Amino acid sequence: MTDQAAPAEAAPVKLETGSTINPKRLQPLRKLVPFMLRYPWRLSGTLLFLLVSTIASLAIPAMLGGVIDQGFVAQNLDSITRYGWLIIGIAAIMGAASGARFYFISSLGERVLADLRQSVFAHLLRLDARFFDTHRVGELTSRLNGDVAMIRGAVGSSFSLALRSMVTIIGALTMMLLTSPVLTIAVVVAAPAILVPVVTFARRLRGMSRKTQDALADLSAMATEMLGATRTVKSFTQEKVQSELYDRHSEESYRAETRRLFARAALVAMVIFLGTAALVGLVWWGARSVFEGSVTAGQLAQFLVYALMASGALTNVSEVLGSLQSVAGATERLSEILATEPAITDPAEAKALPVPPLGTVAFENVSFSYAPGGMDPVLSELSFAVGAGETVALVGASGSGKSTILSLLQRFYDVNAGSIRVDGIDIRDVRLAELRRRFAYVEQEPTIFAGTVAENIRFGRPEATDAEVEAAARAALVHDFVADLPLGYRTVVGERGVTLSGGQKQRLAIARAILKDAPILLLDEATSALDAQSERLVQMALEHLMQGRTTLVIAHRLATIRDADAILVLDNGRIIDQGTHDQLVSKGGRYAELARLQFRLDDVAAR
Ligand SMILES: Nc1ncnc2c1ncn2[C@@H]1O[C@H](COP(=O)(O)OP(=O)(O)OP(=O)(O)O)[C@@H](O)[C@H]1O
Repeated sequence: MTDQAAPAEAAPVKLETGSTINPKRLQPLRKLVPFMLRYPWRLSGTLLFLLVSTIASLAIPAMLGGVIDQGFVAQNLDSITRYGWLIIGIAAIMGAASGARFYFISSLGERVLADLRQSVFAHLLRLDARFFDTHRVGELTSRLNGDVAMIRGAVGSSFSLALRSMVTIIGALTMMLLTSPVLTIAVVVAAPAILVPVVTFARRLRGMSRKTQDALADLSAMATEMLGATRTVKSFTQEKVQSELYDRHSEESYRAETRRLFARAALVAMVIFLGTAALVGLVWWGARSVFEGSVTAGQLAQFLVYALMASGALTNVSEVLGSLQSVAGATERLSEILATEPAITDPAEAKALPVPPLGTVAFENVSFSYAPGGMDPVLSELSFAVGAGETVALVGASGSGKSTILSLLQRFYDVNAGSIRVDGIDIRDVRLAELRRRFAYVEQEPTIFAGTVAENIRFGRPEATDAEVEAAARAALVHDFVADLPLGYRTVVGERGVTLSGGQKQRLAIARAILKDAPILLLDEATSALDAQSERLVQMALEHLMQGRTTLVIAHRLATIRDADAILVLDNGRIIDQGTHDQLVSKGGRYAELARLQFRLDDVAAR
């Protein structure tokens, strides 16, 4: 195929509001079509009622022409009565069809919105850790809310209005042509005389409107930042300076807005003047045609109404196409998410993990890098094995790769080389859900969800009974504390609920892990110091949790280290030493130094 044979690029269509509509930029809207096609009834209802209501609205001016010619001019009251009834009948059809169209399109919009929101959310949750490493959560939630809401507006109103206006324009122009071809040509030739100045002016207005919006965004960004840091502002006694700065921004925004308002007022004046002048011209031209006998008075009246309908619809289309363009942007962003495939998926042919579980873990020559292509390896040829029921502690300086080991084990990322086995099976051969069911993960800073205490404990096992929840809470030593809360296990915690202390959060997370009852425990001990009482409670809760389970723990507590069957000392993604605490201490070297710094050995020795 030669270049010339390629389809020519559609030229941008310029519209009277001054926006430049490039049809290519509206293409992403096509992605919404499959969502709409899922509901063929609502879609066909919308199209049917759209057609009926538009045809009915186009019929009324023709009736009006009849009333004038056959009623007023012919002085025939019967004819006026007949037309009157006809118009009432058409109005009834138009009303019913418009109502039905509104209902069908709005409910279709809501349906598409809900489906889209649900599929984007479900899809986001399926995406792998690497995706979340490279996308800001704020941006994703704004897509989920803002972009989806924008699309709702499109399907529910903009789409409908654009469609209705386009059908109206075609219908009204056809009726104009049928009524008087000469007057129609006159209108089409004269239209640019009004459109060109309005378009030029409106485009300038649009530029100004963007400026005022930017000024407003600056203002609100500044307010958000300062109000979020009132303590810092007060502490540095910056109240006056900052409010003066705010005033300056605010004044700028005010001035930009006034300039825009002035221009808008001028535009309105221009539109009113040019529009009325054009109408007068049209009436004059029309009246001449009536006197000449080329059209009747009724036809002129009917023509004028069609011309008004067409110009109204043209204005609507231009406005709506502008907003559809931003909707196309929103659709594109959402379809990007939907098109992103998770890199970590279930194997095509999954192997089953042994039942009952053994609880063994083995890393064999594992190398891993967060960067693409194995650059800057975080783990290098790492090998170790954890036997059933053993506790292995991972220690090492910050950034040595301890958390990465726990992430790889849960297959949040895939290794670059080597393999990881759980119960003797390579984790890449196991279904993700089955693999992850084998682990109970207690994070360093556990996530407490906005919900009740019971819901938080049940997170990994929603079907657990109240008695099981309570038993887990007792084992994690949170029961007494929960019992003192105003609504017990039904007390709402987390965001906008009761605030929990660090130790309480950890024990709640331990209760959650106990209830999950997984054979392998992955523990990232908190580094933040708890008070002695809280620390003791957490320690006891952990002992309950670790009983009979294989445990891999990123250790920050001396007690954990002492009780571990083996300690792996990591440095720069390699195991530089391993053994029990006593063995490693007596050896001296890196571990002894690390232990002294990290586990407050001196404190303990001094006690
Ligand atoms: N999601 C990520 N994307 C890119 N690099 C990461 C990511 N997570 C960790 N790293 C890098 O990998 C290295 C190892 O990090 P890791 O969190 O495993 O260390 P750590 O030993 O657990 O440290 P800490 O004790 O401070 O938690 C660090 O250099 C860190 O910057």
